[in-house]
Amino acid sequence: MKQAMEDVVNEVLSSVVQDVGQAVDRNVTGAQILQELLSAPWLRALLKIYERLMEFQRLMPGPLLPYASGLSLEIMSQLQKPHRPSAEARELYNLLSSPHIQALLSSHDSIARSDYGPVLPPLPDALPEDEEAIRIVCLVKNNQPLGATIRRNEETGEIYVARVIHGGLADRSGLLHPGDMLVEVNGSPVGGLEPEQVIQILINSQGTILFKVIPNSAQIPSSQKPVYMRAMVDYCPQKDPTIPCPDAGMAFSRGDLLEVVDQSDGQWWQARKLPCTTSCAAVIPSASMLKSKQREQWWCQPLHIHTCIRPLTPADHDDDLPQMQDKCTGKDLEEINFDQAESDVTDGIYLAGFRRSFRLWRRSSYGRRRQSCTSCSPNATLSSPYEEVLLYQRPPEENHRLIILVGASGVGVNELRKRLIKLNPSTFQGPVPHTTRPARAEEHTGREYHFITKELFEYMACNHRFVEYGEYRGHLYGTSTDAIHDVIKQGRVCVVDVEAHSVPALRTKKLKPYVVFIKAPSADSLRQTRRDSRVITNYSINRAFTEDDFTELEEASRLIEAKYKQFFDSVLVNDDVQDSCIQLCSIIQQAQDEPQWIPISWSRTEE
Ligand SMILES: Nc1ncnc2c1ncn2[C@@H]1O[C@H](COP(=O)(O)OP(=O)(O)OP(=O)(O)O)[C@@H](O)[C@H]1O
Repeated sequence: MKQAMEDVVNEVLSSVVQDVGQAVDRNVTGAQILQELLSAPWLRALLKIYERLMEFQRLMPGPLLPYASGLSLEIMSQLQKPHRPSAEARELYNLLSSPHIQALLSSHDSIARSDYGPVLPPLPDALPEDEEAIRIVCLVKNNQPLGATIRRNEETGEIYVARVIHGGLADRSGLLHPGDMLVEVNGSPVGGLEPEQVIQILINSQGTILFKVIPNSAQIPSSQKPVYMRAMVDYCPQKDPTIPCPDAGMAFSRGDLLEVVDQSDGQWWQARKLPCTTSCAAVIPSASMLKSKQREQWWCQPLHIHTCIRPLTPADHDDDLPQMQDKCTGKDLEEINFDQAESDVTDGIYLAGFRRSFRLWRRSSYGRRRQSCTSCSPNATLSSPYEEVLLYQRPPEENHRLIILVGASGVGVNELRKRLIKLNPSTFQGPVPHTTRPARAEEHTGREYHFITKELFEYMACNHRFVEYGEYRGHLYGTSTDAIHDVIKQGRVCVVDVEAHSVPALRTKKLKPYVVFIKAPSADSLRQTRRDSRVITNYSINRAFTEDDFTELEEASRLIEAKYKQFFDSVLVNDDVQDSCIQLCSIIQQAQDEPQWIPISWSRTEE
């Protein structure tokens, strides 16, 4: 019968498909779609399921009687009646009286009567209106922490759930909420105990933990959307005496990306570190909480005088960063024409920004002493501890993002930048620097440098038109933001090489910079890879790297990374120069064409 019914449906379907096929031949509009639909294997599978369901509905087995256990009792009493029961009767009696058969028959009767719910005693009539409901919560402890913190009301001694950690055991149970009052844990009353004593009870509990709680009636359901933040400071819960529960806290360091899942508490947020391996969040201080900690720390520190208002002494800005010293040993030296790049032109395009004096001023302390004061202001240390970010993909019609290369002196920033531009001069370009040095016969303004007067240079410096500037051998040199914009406006990718402390000044909505940190490889690898390399010195000569250079380079690289890593979007270890160049190309391509995290303020309409 079932087979016959299925055949009928299939037959009807086949004939419909046939008819539709004819309609397709006659080019009837929509017939093609209908034919594809009706011939789809899933439709036939669906019909089969339908047939099976119909069959089941028809044969639905019902109970023969709803009182099998009563019947068995009756049989057992009959079996006991004869004085000498037969062996079969005794066997049947033993079978029916066994606990398993009794339980089976009892279950049968419950199912037969569809009697599934527990029978609860009726509520007493005179129940007071304000009676607090007690909730019994049973959690099975595994290796994970419970995922909730508690606090004590100092006046009443009552213990409350302070917070429930997102994704933790308590949160996933959906049964414990902030503000719930704990009455008992595993049968022990907890009112009046210290939180540490309650925690001890929890630690000592094995397997199942039974909580008796009075639910928080004022609980507001939270449906917060996660917010993404970049940490701009380091934080360690174990070193924070104010955190309510250090074990529930999360350590993070500058540059870490945090998914903040709960900001309902003004002091303590909940977050996950990205990329995250666990669904469970942890507690971190809120922005305002961290700010007040920063303020406290700042007041406790010895007074920092602004570099910009200090008289002309060596800058303290990066005093802790070793500089590649001018060590002219007399051996292995190479004479170079002063202020000459190794090769200025490639494919008819001039490589600006590689001249020796321009590069050397940045090594001199005088150059660094004249930095703009933005990076040494106290506000820089007290700036926001978190930076809200979002995933941004550059629309193809928008300007390219500025690419900033940062690295310790001698690590190879210029080498990589030069190789990159030579590789594709129509795509990559550096900004043309400004100088007060007089132009030489073969030089053109706007090509090697923008040659300008000292007055104009100083006017531009006062108006914050330079990203970096300084003096070398009596002449001023600098990179202006206008020169960067000029490259970008031409539709090219502008690649600049600046000192790490200049990065914050370039972080604007207009430039949307992507910062690549060129990191020194290990001293061993430096020894291997820099065997034939030359360092430019303050003299008009190049010399081979020394052992001290490698040590200093490694140390300077480590310090720059530790101090500025919150600004780095990518880190590239400059080991083999060719590999590094390929990696840099792909990093830049991803920066321009793939989604990247940027500060949310760069995406807003107002600057
Ligand atoms: N991966 C590498 N392998 C071998 N040599 C390298 C590598 N990277 C750079 N060099 C060489 O090291 C020397 C210093 O590199 P570069 O001039 O690029 O330094 P820099 O980081 O720009 O520092 P500065 O700005 O102080 O000049 C150059 O001779 C360069 O060719």
